[in-house]
Amino acid sequence: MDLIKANIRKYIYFVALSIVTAGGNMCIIYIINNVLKSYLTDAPLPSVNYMLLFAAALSLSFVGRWLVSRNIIGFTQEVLHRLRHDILQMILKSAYYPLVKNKERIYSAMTRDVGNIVQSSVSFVDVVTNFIIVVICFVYMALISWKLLLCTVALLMFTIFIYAYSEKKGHALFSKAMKHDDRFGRYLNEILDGFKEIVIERKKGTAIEQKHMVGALDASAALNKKALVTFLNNRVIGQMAFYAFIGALLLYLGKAFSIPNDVLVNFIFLVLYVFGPIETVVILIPGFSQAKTSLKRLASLKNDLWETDAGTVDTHAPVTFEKLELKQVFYQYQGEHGGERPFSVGALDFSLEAGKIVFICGNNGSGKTTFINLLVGLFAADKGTFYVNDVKVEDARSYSYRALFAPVFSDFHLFDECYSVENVAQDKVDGYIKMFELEDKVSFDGTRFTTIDLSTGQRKRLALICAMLEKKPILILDEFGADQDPYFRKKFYTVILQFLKQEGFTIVAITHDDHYYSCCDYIYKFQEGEIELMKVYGTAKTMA
Ligand SMILES: Nc1ncnc2c1ncn2[C@@H]1O[C@H](COP(=O)(O)OP(=O)(O)OP(=O)(O)O)[C@@H](O)[C@H]1O
Repeated sequence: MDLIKANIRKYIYFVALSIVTAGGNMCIIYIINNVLKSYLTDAPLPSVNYMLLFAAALSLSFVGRWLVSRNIIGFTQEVLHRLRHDILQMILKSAYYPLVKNKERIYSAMTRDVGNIVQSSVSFVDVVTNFIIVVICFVYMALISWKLLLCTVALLMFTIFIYAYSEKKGHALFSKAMKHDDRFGRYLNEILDGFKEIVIERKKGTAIEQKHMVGALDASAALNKKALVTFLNNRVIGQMAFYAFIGALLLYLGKAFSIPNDVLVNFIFLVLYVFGPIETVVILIPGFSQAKTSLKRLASLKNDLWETDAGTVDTHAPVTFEKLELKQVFYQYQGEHGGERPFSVGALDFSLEAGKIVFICGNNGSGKTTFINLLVGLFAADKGTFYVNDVKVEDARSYSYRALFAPVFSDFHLFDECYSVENVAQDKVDGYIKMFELEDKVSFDGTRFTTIDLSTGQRKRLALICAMLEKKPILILDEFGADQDPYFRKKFYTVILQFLKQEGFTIVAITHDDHYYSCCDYIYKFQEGEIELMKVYGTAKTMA
């Protein structure tokens, strides 16, 4: 409905053009009928230049149809563009967790739902155009013989009833098939994501195929077949009913109502003509319910993506960073996992002073990454308070809070361009590249690195360079050393971290490298979601 409201002027224009087209069509029918009547009654043709009239009506119909079609093509592309752009905006402004949770819904929104909506906006104009033609035809038919028109309307009611009944059945089957298609899509993604492993051991692919995909494909094909047969039956029944009606007109109704032959021929000609537009209207109308479902799905997706991040986007990043404190912060994952209570961290207290290097260690699964996600504002804390420079943070997922951090996650993504980096001094980047020992591999051309086709460890080094170039006060490093060779790992802990500190960065790094624990100021340990200060090293110790 929003789509119709927002484009009401365009729809009115399309409808006006449709009336012109329908008018042209009706003129053609009127001329043919008049000429037919003259032939059938041996009456002389009225003294009108029918060739000229016919050409004019044809031109009117052609120009109207051409304009409607051309405008609809433009309009649908506009709608498609706008819907995709809106979804993209939704994604870009979404909070992290809802986005991760709704990834599959986003894919189907971008493809299936957008497609349904665009299709039905075309159908809307088609339905209106054809409906106008049907109404004008009916008026014309009433003028020829209202009795025969009543018979036609009765037949129409009957066929619409059959159509409506089985369309509902057909669409229910289509919806069921869609669920199996979704299941197929999910496992197709699994195959594409894990293709390296599958190439090594093809049995894995075959097992996924046999266990999940063949069944989904079979079920989807069977349901689609059933639905399509239902629709086909509908059309055949509708066509048969109309042909039967024409037979009845010719053989019975004409005589029963004492309709003259020429009137009967004119009427039959109109019935034959109006059948197409009626079929179009009846076939297209059910598509609106699909579009309505898609619109509802988009609205609910929008709601879910905006749910936790609404109104938190601002542009005022703190100018200086002195201190960050978390007090009694608690977070618990949603939903049960294998019947277990969901994992939680906290309630924890943590403080971070500017210019310090803080390590976080702990066993696998103890909560380090969860804590980092909380710290940088990706996860919303259930309880607790954040303070920056002793000022309470109203929303730890606000842009200004998140702008404190430049992270290199353990599952980092290296963009092909340093997008949020501005005014970079070339010699500074060259220096960084040299320090990270990548000078033989890449160079920086002002906005992007010449290549990102590097080894995992090298890509991670580039990701850290990008993070440094962002000039955010706090660098977050999740197991940076894990992908580095022993030589560079040593350099990272003993040289690069100290360099970063001198450059003014504050560093929070998750690490398992116990050899290098002493390269930090503070080391915290995680254990089953609880954090404790393990040791104070270096400058922090001397100050303490
Ligand atoms: N999306 C999730 N939903 C529910 N529970 C989760 C989710 N992700 C992680 N967990 C739970 O949180 C616990 C802590 O995970 P986290 O990634 O924080 O551990 P970690 O200390 O960083 O481990 P590692 O050293 O292996 O990276 C895990 O044991 C897991 O049970």
